[in-house]
Formats: sequence, structure tokens, C-alpha cells
Amino acid sequence: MSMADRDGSIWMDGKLVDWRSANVHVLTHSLHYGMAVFEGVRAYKTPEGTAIFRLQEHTRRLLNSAKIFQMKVGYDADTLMAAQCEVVRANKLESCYLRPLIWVGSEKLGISARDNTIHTAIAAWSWGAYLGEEALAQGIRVKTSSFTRHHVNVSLVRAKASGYYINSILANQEATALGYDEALLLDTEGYVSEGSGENVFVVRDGTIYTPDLASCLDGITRNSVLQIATDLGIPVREKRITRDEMYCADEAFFSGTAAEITPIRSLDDREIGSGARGPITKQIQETFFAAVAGKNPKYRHWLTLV
Ligand SMILES: CCC[C@H](NCc1c(COP(=O)(O)O)cnc(C)c1O)C(=O)O
Repeated sequence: MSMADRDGSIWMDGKLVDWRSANVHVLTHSLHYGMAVFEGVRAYKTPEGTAIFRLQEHTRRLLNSAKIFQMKVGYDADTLMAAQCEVVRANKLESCYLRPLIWVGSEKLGISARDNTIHTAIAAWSWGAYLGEEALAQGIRVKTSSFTRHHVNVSLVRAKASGYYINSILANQEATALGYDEALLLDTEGYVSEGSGENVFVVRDGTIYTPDLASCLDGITRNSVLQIATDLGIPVREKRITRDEMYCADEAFFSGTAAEITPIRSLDDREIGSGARGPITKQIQETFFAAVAGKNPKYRHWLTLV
């Protein structure tokens, strides 16, 4: 079933509209040139009711993405946060994935159509484990991509921009066509950057390492993992990581809103550690899932009840 053929409502330019009529014209600027910004956000069922995970951080990143591209958004953070809560309630979703999107309208199709209307929409739907339920326990097989992640002056990597996902699609399509579950992209100098839709971590001798933010998205789950690891007394370090350091790591995992915490079993057919989910990965994963489910009071501030 196409994403368009669902029932429910979508928040669009300030009001809830019927899901199937939330449409844009084929001559919409963003459809042709890819300048649109979006977020991936999750809401989870908690003992207090449904709560959106790190809503403020996601909304701030969405507005920063628009700012980087000089897109004048017609709504402030408070309005967008309230709208995200409203969409979850209106669709009666207990746990779900939200997709806020800000795009350039159809008035003109010149390359930099400054006067085009900037539109905003927020949809929400049920979406389970992005890489598969069993992947969360068993881990996945990853392939280093033949595609390179963005150069910081080719793509402004602090923005989560739609057009950047051509790079992600090419990488993911190549890896899955070869029978792997996900791609790992290297940066322009050949160091590990991130997955096609995830940040990456490796564990070696009890320390967690992750690439710095030079070429990868400033992930909110990545930030949560760093906080959780620190709280668990696990040393964390940002450093340049080479693909063969990953081959020789004890553990590795992806983090992301859709992917949550997904162990990496192997990279380029080199088994990582024992090939099973490692103890530190398991500890991070369990603490993360307890946090999003509202079962760990230490992280209650990360939750916004809808
Ligand atoms: C289809 C996936 C889109 C989106 N990917 C999120 C994502 C991340 C992780 O960032 P965060 O932890 O803030 O989610 C890292 N890196 C990239 C390229 C991403 O697309 C997601 O919702 O996970």
C-alpha cells in the first residue's frame, strides 16, 4: 500500500487536512531540485501515555536546517512542537514515527526561487524497527559503500536536507542489491562517516568511539548514546575511525531515530567481535529503550507527552 493511500490526517501549513488530500503540484520547486528539510522523530508508549522523544532537539534541528538554506518558515518552534503532538493525537497513535517536512512551493522554477512559498507539513504513522525486529537483537551485515559521504563544503551537513538523501539512496541500494542490510559511507578522506540513515559507533577494549561531526549528521540518538554511555560510566571518545579499525573492533552499532540502536554483526564480511550483539551494545540498547519507554526517570526530560 502506498504511503498516500492511508487514512488519517496530516498537519499542513497550519491545519489538519485529510491524509489523502495532503498533496502538492508536480511543479513544486523541491520536487525538482531537492531543497527541502525534514526530520525523523519517534513517539513511544509510556506509563504516562504517548510521548515524543527529544521533541525540542528535533524541532530545533528542523528550524536550523531551514535557516541554513535561508528558507523562511512561517511557524516557530512552539507551534511546530504543538503541531507534532496534535498529529499524534489526531491519528490516535500510541507509538509512531513522525515526519515533519518543510519545502519550497511551485510559484517559480528558477534555480533560486526566493519568492516561492515555504510550506510545512507533519505526518505520523506506525513504523516498527527500521532495519527489522530481529536486527535489533541479531545485528546486521553492513557493506562499505563505493559512494563517499558529503564534503562539508559540497553539502552543509548540519542540515538534514532531502536532496542529500540521493547519496544515501545510492549507498543503501548498492549494499542491499549485494545482499547486505545497510551501507557504511566513508568521508572524502576515507575515514568512516556514517550509515545511509544512521550514525555509527564502535567499541574497543571497553571504550565507545564515534566519528566527530565533520561529515555526518549531528544525530539526536547519537547524542543520547553519548549521554547514556557517560551515565553508565563507559568511556566515550570522538575520533577518526578507519574501516579496518571497525573490522577489528569488539562491537559496533548504528544509532538513529528510525534504526534506534542496531548492532552491526559484520562489515565487508569481516565479523565484528563474536558477530553477536556485544555486551556494551546490549547495555546501551536496553538503557535507550527504557528511556524512550519512560521507564528510566533519569531521562524523563527527553520525553514530551502528547
Ligand atoms: C530513513 C531514516 C531517516 C532518519 N535518519 C536519521 C539519520 C541519522 C541519525 O540521526 P537521528 O539520531 O537524529 O535520527 C544519522 N545520519 C543520517 C544520514 C540520518 O539520515 C531517521 O528518522 O532515522
